[in-house]
Amino acid sequence: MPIILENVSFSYSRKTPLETPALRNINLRIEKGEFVGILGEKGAGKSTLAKLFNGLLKPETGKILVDGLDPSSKEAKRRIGMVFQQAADQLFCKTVYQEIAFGPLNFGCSKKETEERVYEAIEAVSLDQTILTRDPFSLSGGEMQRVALASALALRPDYLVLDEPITGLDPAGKKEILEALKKIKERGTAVITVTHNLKGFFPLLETIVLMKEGKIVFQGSRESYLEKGCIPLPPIASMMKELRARGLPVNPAAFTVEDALEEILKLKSAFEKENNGN
Ligand SMILES: Nc1ncnc2c1ncn2[C@@H]1O[C@H](COP(=O)(O)OP(=O)(O)OP(=O)(O)O)[C@@H](O)[C@H]1O
Repeated sequence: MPIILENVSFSYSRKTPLETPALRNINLRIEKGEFVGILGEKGAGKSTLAKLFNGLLKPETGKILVDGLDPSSKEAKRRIGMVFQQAADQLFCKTVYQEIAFGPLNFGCSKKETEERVYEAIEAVSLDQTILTRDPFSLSGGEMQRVALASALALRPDYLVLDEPITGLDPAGKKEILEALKKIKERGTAVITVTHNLKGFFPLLETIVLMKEGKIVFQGSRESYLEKGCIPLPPIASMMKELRARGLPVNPAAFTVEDALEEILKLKSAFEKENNGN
């Protein structure tokens, strides 16, 4: 079953002079196993939407169901793992083992079952077992983020909701997280991520939700996002769009370096043929 949002609206500081509408009339359906990117400018409502998925915020109007359950129920919270941008804020135990074991123990798993889940989770994010005895605060940014991911995975969630999971990491840290997420999605967990980093995430996204001023202005496949010329675009797709605008017949749906190279080489060979013919 999916996550369903029907006519959801949300305002901060409701019924006060500081009332700020953040989401207006959101309708959205996220299927199990999807890789979804929530895109949009600053203040568009992306983080607010992410916080509604697991009951951190409650809709002012409308309805949210997680596999048919209220998002603030205990079972829905188990099904939706959340990881925020600042992983350090989510970590609070003395060792990485305790950190990852916290969720399963809290949900009533036995010591043996918890241990199995801890090992399964660190394997899913490609961390070595030697990390388990370390203090989480002695880790690099990328390692901390993977421990936060592993902690969420130890509950064997069906959906993983991430808010800017690679912002602030160095290139190696970004690569580690992106690889871990690819593996997690391949195992059948839906990954729903708020991101500005299209260079890193775009190749992984299957579905895109584009937000503007608290509303969803596009939702659909990556291909239709590119066809419709939505913005923001990843750098390569931006370049292809610019080349087309200048009259070069390149494919606007190309967004990887390899595809762009192929398109440009095609142009080169067509140009050479034309020149040889003259
Ligand atoms: N705690 C809060 N109290 C009051 N207003 C808030 C709060 N958090 C967000 N807002 C406002 O709600 C609106 C949506 O914010 P939100 O953080 O969801 O946007 P966003 O798309 O995630 O932006 P960013 O990319 O900057 O994180 C904005 O107008 C923002 O100023």
